[in-house]
Amino acid sequence: MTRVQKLKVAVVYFTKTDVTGILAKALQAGLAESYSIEVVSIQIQGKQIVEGRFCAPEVFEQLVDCDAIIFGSPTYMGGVAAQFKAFADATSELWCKQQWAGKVAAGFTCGSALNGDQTSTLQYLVTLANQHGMLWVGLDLASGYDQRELNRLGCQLGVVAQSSNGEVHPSDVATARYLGQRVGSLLKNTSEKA
Ligand SMILES: Cc1cc2nc3c(=O)[nH]c(=O)nc-3n(C[C@H](O)[C@H](O)[C@H](O)COP(=O)(O)O)c2cc1C
Repeated sequence: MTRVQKLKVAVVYFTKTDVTGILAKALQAGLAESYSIEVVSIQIQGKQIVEGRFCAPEVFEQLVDCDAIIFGSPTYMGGVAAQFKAFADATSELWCKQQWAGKVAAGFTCGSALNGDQTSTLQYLVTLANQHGMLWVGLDLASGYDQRELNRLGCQLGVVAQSSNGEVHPSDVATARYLGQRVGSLLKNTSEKA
């Protein structure tokens, strides 16, 4: 009997107070709805950063093996958190050989303000993905016109959430789940056509 190999999707994120962590879990749940997807969850830990450098070669070994990578970070001062940036900087070793080229990419972030420049964080993630030759997937959700009330904050680059007390708005959680579903079905459809 032929065993069909699952598609692998990694969700790589940093979180301090777990709002990004809640979004990551929702995304993973959306991905897992596609039976053909194996989800790899990678939480960046402060202790993996030594003298400002992200040192965890095993993480990169896992990521090279994935078909898609979804990046997540809280918005800190209008950009990714330093811990996520340390991880991103360490990917320069893979960049030289474009080892992630052709993989699907997507992203998510949160902030404590309704408009706390979360879009800048996603724009950085888009740039990071494109430096690696990856294919970015955003949201096909028209804010205000979606009957499920997804994407309440109106960003189509990826998932933007807002929380000032650690609780995450149900629409933001559902939007993260939706992005997971979207990436999952895109990968599944592409692999079935190949
Ligand atoms: C150093 C620092 C900078 C921050 N900068 C911003 C910001 O620019 N915009 C914003 O909306 N929230 C900002 N916040 C709030 C965090 O983005 C928010 O608390 C987020 O939910 C934290 O994510 P986490 O729970 O995944 O750690 C900042 C928080 C810290 C600690």
